[in-house]
Amino acid sequence: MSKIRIYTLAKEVGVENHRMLEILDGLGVQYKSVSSTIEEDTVELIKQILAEEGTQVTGGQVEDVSPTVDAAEPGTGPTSAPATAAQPTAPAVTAPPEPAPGQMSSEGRPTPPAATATQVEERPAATATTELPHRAPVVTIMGHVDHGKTSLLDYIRKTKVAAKEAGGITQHVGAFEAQTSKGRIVFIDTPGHEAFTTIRARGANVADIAIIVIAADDSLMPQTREAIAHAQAAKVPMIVAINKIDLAQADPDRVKTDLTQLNLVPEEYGGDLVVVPVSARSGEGIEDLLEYIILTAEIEDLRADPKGEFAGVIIEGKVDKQAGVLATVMVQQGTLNLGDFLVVGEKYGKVKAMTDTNGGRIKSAGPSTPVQVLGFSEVPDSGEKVVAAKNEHAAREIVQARASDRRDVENARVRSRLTLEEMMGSLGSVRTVNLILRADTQGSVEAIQGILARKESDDVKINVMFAGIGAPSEADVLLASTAEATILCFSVTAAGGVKKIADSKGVDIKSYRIIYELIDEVDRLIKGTSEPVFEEKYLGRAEVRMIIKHPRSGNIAGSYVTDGSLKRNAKAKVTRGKQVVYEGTIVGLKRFKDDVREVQTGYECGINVDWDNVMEGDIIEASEMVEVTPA
Ligand SMILES: Nc1nc2c(ncn2[C@@H]2O[C@H](COP(=O)(O)OP(=O)(O)OP(=O)(O)O)[C@@H](O)[C@H]2O)c(=O)[nH]1
Repeated sequence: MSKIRIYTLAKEVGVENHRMLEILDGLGVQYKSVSSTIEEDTVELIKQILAEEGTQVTGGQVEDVSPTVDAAEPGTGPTSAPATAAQPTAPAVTAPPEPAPGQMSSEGRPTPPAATATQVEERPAATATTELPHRAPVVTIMGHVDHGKTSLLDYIRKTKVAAKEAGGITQHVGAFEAQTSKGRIVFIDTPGHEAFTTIRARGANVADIAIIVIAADDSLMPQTREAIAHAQAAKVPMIVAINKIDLAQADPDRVKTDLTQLNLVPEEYGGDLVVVPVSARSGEGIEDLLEYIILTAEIEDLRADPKGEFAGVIIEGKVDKQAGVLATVMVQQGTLNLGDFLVVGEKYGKVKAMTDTNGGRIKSAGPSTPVQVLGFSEVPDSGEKVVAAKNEHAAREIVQARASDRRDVENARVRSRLTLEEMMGSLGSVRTVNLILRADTQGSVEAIQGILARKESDDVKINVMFAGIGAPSEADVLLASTAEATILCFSVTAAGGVKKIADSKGVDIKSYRIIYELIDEVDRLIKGTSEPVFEEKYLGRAEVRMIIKHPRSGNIAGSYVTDGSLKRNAKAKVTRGKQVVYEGTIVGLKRFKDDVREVQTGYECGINVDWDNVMEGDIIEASEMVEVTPA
């Protein structure tokens, strides 16, 4: 025997890939992923270790995994790896990727107040993980518009979702479960990263694996980069699916090369990024993609306790004309049962009916199961966390406690932020610019904070009082009004109600879609003006000495510049005697037959002010608007 791939050996000896990696780590053997090859000597060592473990633990069997545990989630048990011969790239999937270049580090940026810092995503705490049963991976598909996210999901749904039960209603519920020969995979199918970010923005992290779809004929596009940034920020392993490989103009190699520029190196180039070429049209490569998902899940060692305390996340909520409020809940931990009381935010409800994503009625749902729940009184928002309560009384108590906590936090936030320095910053020698920052994604928040940090100087302190994801809230306005802060929004806008309150309190909410326009506003705030101030600056004047009729441009004033200079595009004021008879713009300026930009004192010129009534003897005065910098 010569070299062997790690996952092949794992399969041969019947242990999970992650266990194999543990052993290799213990031996100090270097590898990139489970598809890396290992030497024969190492193989012998591993077999010895496993044999010893076997005698100690299970009396001679080379197996360290309880089969009953894996039976709960077949897909995440010992798995056969994708057939190597058919693989253009080998499966990898290991540690969460490092941030790409360009993503801001946490150093050196203004620190948002602790109580109001941007939320940190979290999963329900799991206990004694290795004892717990495996759970199916939850996958989200992201990518640039038209690169084939929907088509890919449709193909998987069409081929991998069991036929719906008779009488079941198929409808879009934001998630579906695919059955593959290697196990169950749950796909979130709400549109792209919107769902992903809103869910993360609320502090929950529902996806275990992100598939980044990149069209082979288009390569990396802005939303691809965004999607990658989201996955990296969430520290979720990524698999790249190069789609549309059926097209003649498909160039998967270009995609791979482009990825390396983001520091994402495909396995075949020596990195550890899994890249799978697929076609959502022909289905080519999709089996491979699913196998890589299972393999990634296995390495991630996803587990949850079906008997533990229930925890879930809202994937989608809506009002159905007949049924009422319906919400898709992803069970993350524990088991959700018919009749359970659920608390979401400051609302609660009782599970009156539950259907699986196939429309079939169910009575209970374990970890990694998306279920549609009937029983909420109001539509919960996607990303909201769901907990269970023993009974209605307990549910109401949780809600009341949360409402009172929220009020305390809001009050504390306002009080604690109102230090003298923050309120009176401009009176000291160091001026403080108070800002509340709102943006669409964590990535944007961090990028803006990074730029703002570099704007600080000895004279000006930028105090980001709060930085958050999503539209500004009423509480932000309250904070801004008491601390005289400006609310700056990037790619989010305030709701009408919030705007009204801001107007009534004299708080400026400014929204931008381009980061640098937002930064320009900060520059203005640093200079001490909320709006750019322009001043009219006199340039010069000319005397009209004759009128030249021009077939296309109308009347041209043949003039003599008596003072200063005249410039094309400058403002023009025509006076006759003491009266201003016209105000407009110098649209044309000529010296003889040539168009010129400027004419100085003592020269003759032809002036076109785009007005035919100019007369001999008129005075044309030129001026321009210039931005003034406050002293
Ligand atoms: N030839 C070919 N066309 C594809 C493939 N996948 C998707 N398309 C086509 O590409 C177009 C866009 O596909 P969608 O699945 O709607 O792309 P999307 O990423 O979901 O787009 P948005 O939802 O608009 O963001 C459609 O016309 C699809 O038919 C593929 O593998 N091969």
